[in-house]
Amino acid sequence: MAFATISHAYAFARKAEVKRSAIELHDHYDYVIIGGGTSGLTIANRLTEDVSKTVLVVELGDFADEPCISMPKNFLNTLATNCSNHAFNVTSRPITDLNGLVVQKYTVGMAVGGSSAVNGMVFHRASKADYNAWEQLGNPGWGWDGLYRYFKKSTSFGPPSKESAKKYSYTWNAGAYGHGPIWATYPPFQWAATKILWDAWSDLNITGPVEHATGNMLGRYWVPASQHPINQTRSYARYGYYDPIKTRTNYHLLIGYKVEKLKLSSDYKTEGIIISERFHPDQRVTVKVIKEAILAAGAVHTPHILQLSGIGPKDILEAADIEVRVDLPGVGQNMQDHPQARVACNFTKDLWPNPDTLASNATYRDESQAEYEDHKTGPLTLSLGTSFTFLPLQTVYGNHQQFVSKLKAQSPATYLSPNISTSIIAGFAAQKKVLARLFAAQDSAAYETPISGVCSRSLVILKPLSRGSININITNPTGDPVLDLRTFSNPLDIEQAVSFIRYTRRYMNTPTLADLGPVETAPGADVVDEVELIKHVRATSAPTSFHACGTAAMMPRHLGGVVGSDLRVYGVRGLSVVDASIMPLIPATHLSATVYAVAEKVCDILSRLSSHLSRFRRHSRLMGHARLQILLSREYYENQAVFG
Ligand SMILES: Cc1cc2nc3c(=O)[nH]c(=O)nc-3n(C[C@H](O)[C@H](O)[C@H](O)COP(=O)(O)OP(=O)(O)OC[C@H]3O[C@@H](n4cnc5c(N)ncnc54)[C@H](O)[C@@H]3O)c2cc1C
Repeated sequence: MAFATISHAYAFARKAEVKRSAIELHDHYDYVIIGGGTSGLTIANRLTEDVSKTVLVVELGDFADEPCISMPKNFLNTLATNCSNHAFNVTSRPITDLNGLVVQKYTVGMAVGGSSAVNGMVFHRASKADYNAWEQLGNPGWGWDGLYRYFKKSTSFGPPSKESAKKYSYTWNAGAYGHGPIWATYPPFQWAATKILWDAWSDLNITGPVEHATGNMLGRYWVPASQHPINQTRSYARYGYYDPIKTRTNYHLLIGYKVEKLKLSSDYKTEGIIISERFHPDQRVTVKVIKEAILAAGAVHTPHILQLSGIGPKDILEAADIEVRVDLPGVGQNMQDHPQARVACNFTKDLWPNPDTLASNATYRDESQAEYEDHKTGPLTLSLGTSFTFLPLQTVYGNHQQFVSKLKAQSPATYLSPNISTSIIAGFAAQKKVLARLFAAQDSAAYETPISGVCSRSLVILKPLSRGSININITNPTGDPVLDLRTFSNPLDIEQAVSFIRYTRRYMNTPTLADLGPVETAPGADVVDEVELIKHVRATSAPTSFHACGTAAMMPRHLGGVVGSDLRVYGVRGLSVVDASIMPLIPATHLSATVYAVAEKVCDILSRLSSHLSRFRRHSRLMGHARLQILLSREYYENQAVFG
């Protein structure tokens, strides 16, 4: 008996091994997921719960086991040094409105777990109003009420220790979380100045909710990290959604392979995917798809794969000599990210320890490392940051009504790329209306700044009006995509940035903050003139918070949408997009929690549709009735139309 159990387990484990060569694959799978990142691993986990479904995930990257991935503090190292092999570093086109800045490394994750393996671990949700905006753009079911249960389903809350909770006055409502794979917690460490930085907001009458994750997220408050509450390591798609279920025999994960493009039949069904080995790109293999190919390659690479497959803006595809299968102008357009304006300053009376201590004092760094290894406490447990202030425009900008009037008066095409399709212009017109409402209201944030123990401030523009794009390089289609961020191409974004600087100065001049003696070094407290501030914004702002999204937007097709609200690509059968590309409007948040929730929701949609179809198929077989077959296909398309 013991022998039987062991040999069974052995066979099981062998079958479930991760695949490193296409030779080990089946000829076909029910579902093929392109990209084993944040959304891809979420979907794969849920789909493989049904043992009758076979699922293949194809991921270009590898497992990321280094401490620079797992240790919370290592965010910046991840970008800079030995972990950079777990990221794509796409170079942008020069950004005209940022004085021609070229982003050399626009980072997105390339690992099992994707960007959730390299991100800053800020685990945050936007306000109800931000998600309701998605619904208002023609996506029934995608408002806050349609998403909240999936936010819960993807997360668990692990309370901090009693001592930490008391020491830092952490607050939370565990009811906003569920029993899901990704942990949210608070670390057992904060920098010394954080309390003063936090209290100074009260001088401006800014307080905050006990818990932000219930849809009311305005004010200043604690934000959990996606971090394990006991071992204080990164909690991400690989650890949460892959590792615990990797032995499922209906689940294959192929790593080190690139999905080059999709194979469509003459009647627009997704028949397969064409893959090649990362380091031997000339050896191509086709894997057949029975039910659905699911694009989860992220907002930079999903539109690239679609365009390489002949699905995208006709003019770009023709210029690149790619056969146009579906003219879908929205693919790769509508790109959004959160730019950051900056105010640099120093504390003349800084407290010890502070982030600079870690950077400059080798003894402190060594002690911190030992403390982390031995006790899982100390500064290395603190990720990018766990407290923030999020405010609506009307709190920050005295002139917000005038701002809204200017936005309404803008002709939608004026600041979009020249020669963009009319459907994209119509889509932006619809977005503008929704955004004008959000800017005028008090329940949606426009401004974000971290409270991270340092004086210098990043001021995040949460509702950018500029739109970028990601397209194939027409002279080298299979090379890196062309990333045109177009940051600040809409002058109202610069106006927001300037108003944010002016408001932040009020914060830096609060009586409470005076205890730390802040001195502004750039642009410098004496720079108050609008023209000078604009110059500063153009010279020093960052175009990204690494929050790429919107490039295969969920919107009606006549508004430049790429997927309907069932996340299926228009004009093709058996093809969905489930990653950050689908967000029609960037929400006022760090994106990962939303990406998990979206992916969880899609699984429900896919399962409902699949069981619907099986029911009809069963009936039609039983009755042998040709008319039912017709009904079956009509039902399928009507569903697409209803959702889309
Ligand atoms: C540096 C950085 C910091 C961030 N900080 C935060 C933060 O603090 N908090 C937060 O909430 N969010 C943050 N984000 C954003 C968030 O992590 C992402 O929006 C989210 O993880 C994106 O998930 P995704 O599924 O869309 O794509 P990803 O998770 O990026 O997954 C895409 C996967 O597809 C793979 N892939 C791409 N092309 C191919 C191909 N052709 N063939 C096979 N595989 C392919 C990639 O290797 C990758 O693994 C950050 C992102 C980055 C990059």
